[in-house]
Amino acid sequence: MSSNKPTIPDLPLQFCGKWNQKSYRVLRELGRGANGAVYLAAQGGVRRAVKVGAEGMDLLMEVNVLKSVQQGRDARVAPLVSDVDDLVINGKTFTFYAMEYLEGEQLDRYVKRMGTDWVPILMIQLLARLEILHRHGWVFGDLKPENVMVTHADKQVRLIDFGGVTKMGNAVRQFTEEYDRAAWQAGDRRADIAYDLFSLAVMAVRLSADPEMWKSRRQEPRQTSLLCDIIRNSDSLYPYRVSLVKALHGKYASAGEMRSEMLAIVRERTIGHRGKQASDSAGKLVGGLFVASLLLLAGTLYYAWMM
Ligand SMILES: Nc1ncnc2c1ncn2[C@@H]1O[C@H](COP(=O)(O)OP(=O)(O)OP(=O)(O)O)[C@@H](O)[C@H]1O
Repeated sequence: MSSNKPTIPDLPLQFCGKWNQKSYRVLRELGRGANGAVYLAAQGGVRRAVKVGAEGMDLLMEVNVLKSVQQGRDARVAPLVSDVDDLVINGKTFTFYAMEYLEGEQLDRYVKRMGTDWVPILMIQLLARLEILHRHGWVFGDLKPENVMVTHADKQVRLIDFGGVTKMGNAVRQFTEEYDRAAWQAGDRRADIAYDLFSLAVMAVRLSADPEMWKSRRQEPRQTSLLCDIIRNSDSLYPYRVSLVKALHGKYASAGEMRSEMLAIVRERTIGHRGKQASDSAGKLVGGLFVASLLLLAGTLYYAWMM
């Protein structure tokens, strides 16, 4: 949701932070939104994503959240912050922060390329990230595919754009109607764990549904029965229907609980699939997806067990 915040001018090709004196060479703009503009820049030979904010306080709140979840095992939740400073453009001071540049793909593009069978696995990874954020007392708020990246190197999901992160119990600061519990008439906009899990379930549906069908059904009133209908008719979501419907109805007390239930289904299906393959003498069913999903699952399980 946009508001009347001051616009951010383009960054100069080269700039230096006012207080920390780190100098940046701007390579290109990555994106622009309600809270600021994000640029790809080089600093000391390392590529960084630099976010410049229209409102210094909003940006500092984002930094605060990012820093609180970047210690030890929690480091994979979000990009690591490397600098927080001010810069002057045309005599006006703007706050910025530099963070790790994540080489990867937006979640929806990744699913489009790899196929919808990956959606449940990616949701399980995302639940691990949300669980950490929730443990720190924050709700992500504006959960949508555009705010999730899948990194090329380790195929792990990471949250980006912490502009909507809200302290538990407050009104959600930023949301997108398509994933918003209140817009679906399924609850209010108070930041609680169930708010994020609701958005995650809508996201799973949105990513798995045929884009044309999703577009056409968007004209219908937003009711969870529509989402349940799509889940029942989706091959990739059907096995996870109980978890997804529970999330849509706010039945989970934690992201960890939902993740455990979904993981149990993946495990069951993986073992079932292996059994089927063993009995298949030609072994022709050994597909790239199965092998690759095991590798990805291994990463997920490793992360799940390490926490
Ligand atoms: N750490 C990062 N690494 C790589 N790309 C990033 C990173 N952070 C942001 N981006 C890219 O920049 C785009 C814009 O980022 P982001 O959504 O955080 O900013 P914004 O749109 O200005 O935020 P907001 O919607 O809160 O105003 C993202 O869609 C993503 O493609």
